[in-house]
Amino acid sequence: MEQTLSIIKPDAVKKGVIGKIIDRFESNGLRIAAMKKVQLSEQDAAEFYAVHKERPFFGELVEFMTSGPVVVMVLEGENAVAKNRELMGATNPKEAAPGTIRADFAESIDANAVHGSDSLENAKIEIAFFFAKREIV
Ligand SMILES: Nc1ncnc2c1ncn2[C@@H]1O[C@H](COP(=O)(O)OP(=O)(O)OP(=O)(O)O)[C@@H](O)[C@H]1O
Repeated sequence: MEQTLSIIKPDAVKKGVIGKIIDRFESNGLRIAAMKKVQLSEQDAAEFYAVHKERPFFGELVEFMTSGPVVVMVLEGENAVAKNRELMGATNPKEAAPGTIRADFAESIDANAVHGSDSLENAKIEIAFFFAKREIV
């Protein structure tokens, strides 16, 4: 079964909507195969988002992702990568379709509530970044 990585970002954790976001996944056929709450260091965030190193918002992104704890999960289900992206909605919450996680819980393009792997290949890399094999059950 396909797996993808999801992160509930610091803005959503601070708002107290962890449970509401997890409910979207579980109600839509995505099972939680692994989960933990972590405080990312600057080094963690920079390494995780290394693909965005040259983007103008990289510094802000690292600062934001380390501004408080995050909840990291492995979601499993049919077409999990695409399904999760669909449930999340567009990167900019103002452009996110009604009923998506970002439309309902995100404030802005930087504080946008959730991250989801954008391809199966990246999902594998991102899952291995956070979880040991024995933690995924
Ligand atoms: N213009 C911007 N200003 C500030 N932050 C941005 C901007 N564009 C993107 N970001 C941040 O960088 C993250 C990664 O950007 P990307 O374009 O890969 O979006 P995404 O794939 O929808 O998001 P994610 O990788 O978090 O799932 C976004 O989720 C957002 O938090």
